[in-house]
Order: sequence, then C-alpha cells, then structure tokens
Amino acid sequence: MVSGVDRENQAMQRAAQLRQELALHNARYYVMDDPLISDAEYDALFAELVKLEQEFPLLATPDSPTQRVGGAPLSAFGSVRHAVPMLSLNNAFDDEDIQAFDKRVRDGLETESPVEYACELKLDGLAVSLRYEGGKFARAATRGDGQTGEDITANIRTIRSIPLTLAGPVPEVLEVRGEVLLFRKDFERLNDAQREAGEKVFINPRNAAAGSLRQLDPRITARRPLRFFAYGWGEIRGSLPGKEARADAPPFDTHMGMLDWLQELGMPVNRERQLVSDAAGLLAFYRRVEGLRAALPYDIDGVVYKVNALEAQRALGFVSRAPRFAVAHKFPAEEATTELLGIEVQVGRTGAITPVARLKPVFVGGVTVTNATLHNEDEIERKDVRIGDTVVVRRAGDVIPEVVTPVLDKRPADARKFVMPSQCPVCGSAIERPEDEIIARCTGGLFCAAQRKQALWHAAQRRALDIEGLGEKLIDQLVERGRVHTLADLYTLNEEELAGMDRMGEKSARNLVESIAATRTPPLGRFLFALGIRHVGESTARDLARHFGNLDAVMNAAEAELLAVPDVGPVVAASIFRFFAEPHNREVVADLLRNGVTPGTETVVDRTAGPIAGKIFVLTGTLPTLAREDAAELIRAAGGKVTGSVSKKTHYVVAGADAGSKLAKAQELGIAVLDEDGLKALLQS
Ligand SMILES: NC(=O)c1ccc[n+]([C@@H]2O[C@H](COP(=O)([O-])OP(=O)(O)OC[C@H]3O[C@@H](n4cnc5c(N)ncnc54)[C@H](O)[C@@H]3O)[C@@H](O)[C@H]2O)c1
Ligand SMILES: [Zn+2]
Repeated sequence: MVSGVDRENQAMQRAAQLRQELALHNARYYVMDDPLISDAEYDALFAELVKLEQEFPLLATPDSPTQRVGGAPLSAFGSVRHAVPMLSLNNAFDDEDIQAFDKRVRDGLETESPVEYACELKLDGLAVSLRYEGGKFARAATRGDGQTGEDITANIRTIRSIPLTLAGPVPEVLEVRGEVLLFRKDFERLNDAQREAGEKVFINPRNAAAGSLRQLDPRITARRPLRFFAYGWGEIRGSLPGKEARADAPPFDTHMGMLDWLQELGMPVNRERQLVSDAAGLLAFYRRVEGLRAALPYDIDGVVYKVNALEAQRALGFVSRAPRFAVAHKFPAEEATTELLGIEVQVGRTGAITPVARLKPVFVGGVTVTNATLHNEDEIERKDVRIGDTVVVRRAGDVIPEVVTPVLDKRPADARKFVMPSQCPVCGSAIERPEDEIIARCTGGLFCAAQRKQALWHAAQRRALDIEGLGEKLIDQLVERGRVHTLADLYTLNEEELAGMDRMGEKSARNLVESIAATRTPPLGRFLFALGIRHVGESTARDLARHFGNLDAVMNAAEAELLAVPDVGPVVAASIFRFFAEPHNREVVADLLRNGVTPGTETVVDRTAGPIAGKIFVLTGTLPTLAREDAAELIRAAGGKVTGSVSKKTHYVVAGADAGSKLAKAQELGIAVLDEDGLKALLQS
C-alpha cells in the first residue's frame, strides 16, 4: 500500500516535472511561435497539473503555470505595461462543464433566474491591445505575461482593417482588445513562400499570425495579410461625450452593446455573435457554430460565453488568470501531433496513386485517426515529410485527415525519405508519372482491380459500348464477387448467374445478356473510347479509328505515327502508346476478341487531301434531313473540323432552319454559307 506521504511526494515530483515541461512549451509557443506539441497535448499536461494542485493545494505555488498568463515578453521589443491586465480564459470541454459554469455564475450573482450571455467565436490567433488617444491610434501591445506586453505599434499599423482614427466621439483613452489572426488561405500561401525561400514553415495559422506580428521589421509584417477582430476593451479614461456614463467605465452597460458600439466606431467585430438567456442557449450556440466551423475562412478553437451585463461581470470578478464571468467552450482539437510510421500508396478508381500516411493512432477532430492523405509525391517533397517524423495531423470537419507538416525539431536521425514504388500494389502494373503531371498512375487500366469498376462503368456508358441495363450497382456486385475482372469477362456472363445477383430478376437478366450480346460489333471509334485510355475522349477515339482504320494498326502505332492524327499532341500520343505497351492491357483486348467482340474497321481517308481537308465548319439551325451530329460526322470523316462559334477563322457556316446569330455573324464576316444540299455537294466534289 502506498502511504499518504508517499503519494504526496510522488505528486510533488510529478508537479515539478509538469511545471518544467509546461514552462518549456510556453516558451516555444508564446515566445518563439514554434510549438513542439499540439494544443491538445499541452491542454492535457495543463489539466493534469491543475488536478494535482487541487488535490494537494500546497503544491500550487504562485509561479505555477496554472496561475499565470502567457509567456515573458521578448526584450527586443519595447515593453508596455497594461493598465488593465490582459487575462486568459478558463476552459470548458463538455456540456456538464457548461451547466457548472452557469450554476457558478448564478450562485455568484445570488440569483435563480436565467442569466443573459453574450456568445462569440473563440478566434485562434493572438490577443492584442490597441490604444486610442483622442480617437487616434496611439499604441499597440501583445498580451505578454498579462501584466506587460511587447510594443508592436509599428506592426499593427500595417494591418489595413484596423482604423487609425475612430469614427465618432470617443473617451480620451480607449483601449480596444481583440485577436489578430491569419486566414487559412493566406497561411497556406505564406508557407508556400516560406518553403520557396528555404525558410522555416509555420505549424498553423495561429503561430504564423503570432510570428508575423512579432517581427522586429514591420516591413515583413506588412507583407503578411493579418486580420483583426475586436472582442473587448481595456483601459477607458474620460467619459463619452453626450453619453451619461461613469468616468473610467465603458460607456455601455452590456458586453454586446459595447461590441456594437466598437463596430460603429469602425473596428472589425466578428458577426457571429449572439445573445442567449441560459445554459441551454449556450449549448445551442455551440452546436450551431460547430456546424459552421469548417466553412469559416479562419480557425477557431471554440466559442466564448460572457455574462452580458457589465454590472454582473464586475460583481463576479476574476480569479488569478481568468475572469469568473466568462468561459471558453473548446471544440475538439483539429490538429494533433503523432508519429509517421510509414507511407503506403493507394490506387484510386482512375488509377491515380495517392500516398497515404500510416500514423500512430491519434485522437483528432473528435475521432481516432490512423491514416492521413499526403496527396502526391510533390507534396511530400515540398513539405519534406519523412518516415519516422513527428507530424502535425489535421482533421477539420468531415474532411479527410491530412499531414500538415513535420516537426523538424523532433526528426530522428534515421528518418527516411519516401520513394514512389515502381509497381501498382493492387495489380503489379507499372506506375508512371508523365513529366508534366503531378499525379502518378497505375498503367494497369482495365486489368487493375482498383480501377475495374470505374473502367467497366466507363465502357458500359451510352457513348461507349452502350450496354443497356448494366448499372453501377450491378457492376459493384460483379467486381466485388470476383466474377468480372476485366471488360472481357462481361461477354462470358450467363442468364442464370445474373439472375442470382441482388435486385436482378430473370427477365432483367435475360435482357442484359441480350444487350451485352448486341454490343459485340461496335464501331472502332467507340471500342477505342470504351477502353478508357487516358486523354482519349470520344472524338479522339473517332479520329484514331479513321486515321488507322483497324484495331491492330492503332495498337501497334509508334508514338510518331500517333502524332500524325489530327488534334493528337505529345501528351495524348504518349498516353495511347503507354496504354498499349502495357502487356495487361493487350491481354484484355485479346480476351475481348476471343470472347467474340469484333470492332469494325473504317476506310482510311486521306484527310490531308480533298476539298474539305483542314477546313473549319460551324453548324447552325435545323437541317432538312441530316441531324446536326451526323452532318458533323460527315465533315470530320472528310477531314474537316467542326467548331462551335463563328470567327474569322471559320471557312463555312452550314445553316438550316431557324439559324440565329451565328448566321448573322457569318454574313457580317463574309463567310461562305451553305445549306444541306450545298454541304453534300461540297463533300462529293
Ligand atoms: N502547443 C503548445 O505547446 C502550447 C503552449 C502554450 C499554450 N498553448 C495553447 O494555448 C492555450 C492557452 O492559451 P491562452 O492562455 O492564450 O488561453 P486561450 O487561448 O485558451 O484563451 C484566451 C485567449 O482567447 C483569445 N480569444 C479568442 N476569441 C476570444 C473572444 N471572443 N473573447 C475573449 N478572448 C478570446 C484571446 O486571445 C485570449 O487571450 C492552451 O489551451 C493551449 O491550447 C499551446
Ligand atoms: Zn493497378
């Protein structure tokens, strides 16, 4: 059994250790703007110390971090003594904490009736105090240790949304307090620039805002798009002209009234603020903002509730580091640090290879996360993430968790760089990354299980093989049951097994077998399109068919030959060539042929000769016998081009009934206008 004395000794040791750790983290966070651990981890250490000090009150020394605010001001800045201290806020994490807060407030005010609260966002930036004298901006300071802050007047002047002159009559001295922050987009841009310049990146927008504001050179601050929102005030001296207020007190009697007034004076005040009348109202506000959080352009780490009546605030007063009349209701942290155990790659439905971080399980954004996306190879390189690193993981709202950045100070000596594998982990085909692209892909195409569903769906669609009755749900089943591996397997399905699938009757099974059979002789262009070759859309597939005439010729074409096809550039040619160079894809085509699929052939037209070759057509209005798409086909088949709008480059406009502005434009530009007969004559000439 452990004696009471032993326990107290243990507690004392642990408390000393916690204080030392917290002091280190305070310095990293408040002074260097470069924390080593996440806020959630810091909060856990802090809470542990609070608990020990509550159990053993003798441990609560006045220099304990639990009794103090922030960190010491940097001596490089001039110091500013706060006439009214800048405090922190007590934290609440769950509904019970809020009920307890409301009860403490009502007990403190000796009232049974509901208390009115002003609710605000808890902006995740850093607190500053702006001093106006005679309505003019005079000085600005950081919170520092709460009593003394750093003089950041020159830096604050660079923030455009902060007025240098207040709009309206104000007391002689008015200190406005609020949060300086960086929008997420601006943060990302800033980090990109930091990386490019080989400078250290910031862990999150809060630290970036703090680092930007606490610059010894205000020209650097000026280049950072910092923002400001006011949520309070400090010293007030002199009364407000025309308003019967007590001197040295705010010229309003509620918190919300004061905020509205600050806004009228030209101070930015966050619009997401609301009055509620009891604990239930507080919780409803919390829920509402929770839903809003992901859509806000800046980070918040919770909401703040303040007793609205200033008289009641005064009655409740302060504890050492925070007011009794306010509380911060924290959201689950969106960021946490953990260890990056490994990087694996995932294959998407289009063959895109995504590197995924395998993480030591970590609780973030309200769930335990073990995987996070790393997007692509460049991103890993850019962020310099290595296996073995301690990394910051972010999970905001329902967004897929992502690795934000490594914590460089914690990099172990044996951290390894990621190397993109050369083979697809699903099908073993080559992984390739075209030079001008960010995304690496599996070249397995139809053969790759990861891409199968997408590939089948693509092949079945109207514009490809047009397999009626083969829907997405059925494709999922066929692939998941291992019955269909490639497009070729579709042609081996029989009625009986199809009838056995979910939501399939005998009749629909029979119909499907028939409709599959009906697609056994596709035109070559549609067949090529159905193969799902990257960059080969419907019209490129048609051009290929026309240029090469038969399947073999397309499959065996060299890259240079492919480049001879109209509108096929280097990217497309390379993609076609790669597709048919992959043995798995050739196998699938061979299987298709073996299973009775015979794509058609086409007469190869020399589209460089003939009267239409290279000519540009625009079709408008309704032709008497030809559908517009058929007319376009005829033109393309003869080597012409069809575009959508009339310009100086247009050679012919083919106009039918009800032709509108295109015809007018053609006449205006003096372009030859043909009717259907005219077109046919031209084609036959
Ligand atoms: N990761 C680390 O190493 C590390 C170290 C130290 C502190 N921290 C983080 O900082 C927190 C403590 O910092 P703190 O003392 O600044 O307290 P806090 O950030 O939890 O709360 C007080 C602050 O909230 C801000 N605030 C935002 N919106 C507000 C509003 N509407 N009304 C009033 N204030 C508002 C103000 O800047 C105020 O100073 C910890 O909980 C931890 O999350 C992290
Ligand atoms: Zn693959």
